[in-house]
Amino acid sequence: MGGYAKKGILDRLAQGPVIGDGGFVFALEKRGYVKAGPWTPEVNIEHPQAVLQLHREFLRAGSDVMQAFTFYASDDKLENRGNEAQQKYSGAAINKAGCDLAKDVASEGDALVLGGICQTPSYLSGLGKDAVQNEFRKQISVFVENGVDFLLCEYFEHIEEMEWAIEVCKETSLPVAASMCIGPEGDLHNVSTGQCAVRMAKAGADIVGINCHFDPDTSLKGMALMKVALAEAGLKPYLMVQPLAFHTPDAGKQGFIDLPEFPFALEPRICTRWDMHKYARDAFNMGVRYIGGCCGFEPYHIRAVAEELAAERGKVPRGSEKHDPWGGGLMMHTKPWVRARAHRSYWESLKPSSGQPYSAALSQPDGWGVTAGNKLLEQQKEVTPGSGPTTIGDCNGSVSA
Ligand SMILES: N[C@@H](CCSCCCCC(=O)O)C(=O)O
Ligand SMILES: [Zn+2]
Repeated sequence: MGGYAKKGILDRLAQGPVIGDGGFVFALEKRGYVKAGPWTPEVNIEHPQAVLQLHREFLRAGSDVMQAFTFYASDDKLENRGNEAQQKYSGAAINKAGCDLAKDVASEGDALVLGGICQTPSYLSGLGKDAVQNEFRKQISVFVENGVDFLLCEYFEHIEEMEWAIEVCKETSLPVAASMCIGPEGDLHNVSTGQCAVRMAKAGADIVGINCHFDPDTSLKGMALMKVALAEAGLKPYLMVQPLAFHTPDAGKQGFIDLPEFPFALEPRICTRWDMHKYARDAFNMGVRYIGGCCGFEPYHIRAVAEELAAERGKVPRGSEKHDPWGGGLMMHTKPWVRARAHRSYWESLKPSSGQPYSAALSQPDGWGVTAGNKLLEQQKEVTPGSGPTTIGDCNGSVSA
């Protein structure tokens, strides 16, 4: 529309809650378009319709932000441990395609477009600040060329690398959001959760918080620590949180990737839409104003966040056309006992069973305790020796670290 100026992220946060989108790598992996392991977004080029559809589902569910699918799209990651995406398509093309797809769908609603960067193999390999910032700069330049509305540094587990990322983002004039994949125990170099928030804000981030690795409850415990530390430091960035949609009370410091169920047997841990009502309300009451999701978050989870905050936002998402509040649509069911469940008190008080009689309630996380600088994490182009099975029939492959 001529002369129509989309309201920017900071103006929107000043007026009330902004709803993020959900977990692209997990959702597209389940749909057969992203490979677990590398988790890289070459699908933007290989199957753009799949990415468009997922963006559209999140827009319909109430997302105010279309995050370009650029996660793990740094050149070094796209050629790490046998990945051919860099050589086949190039990081620049994958990032640009991600921006184009996000912009296409954002224009179908009043959504903003976000360009995101994340942790790099170069950092884990100890290549140093210049090499790491060079990887970030290549992605950020594509985002600026393609007119994204703001930038996100997400999924960092070392505050040092996060600060380097924010520094590169601040070379632009765009608002910067920053979220660490940490819980209440702090980052992997033992910097406290609160101090990570202070350092993100001092590095220049306008919005700071937590994403991934932990469930809503644990993530909000981390956010509470961030809020206190920021207040003590006299800093007032906006707060953001985008947790997992998996229950992880048994996760250690590294979060869900240390759980034995990661990544292919997390289904019993999936949060219900009703869990997301509680999450959204708790986050809003804590003063968090950017409320979204990460791995495991499907559009119906985001719709629940949007429905819980409908009064604050003055609207319900279009996806609520097919979802009366709190299950009210069940009044149209043929069976009376199902109709009897068409109300809030039933779903809010239900403690759903897992249906897995031989499953433990909790697992014992792996605890390899390795992080940046350890040889096991170093980047390499070659496929990891002793790799797993390469065909369905060959399932006896033994994998070395
Ligand atoms: N914005 C991203 C966040 C992905 S967080 C990825 C967690 C798994 C990473 C790994 O196992 O290396 C997304 O929407 O998928
Ligand atoms: Zn995630």
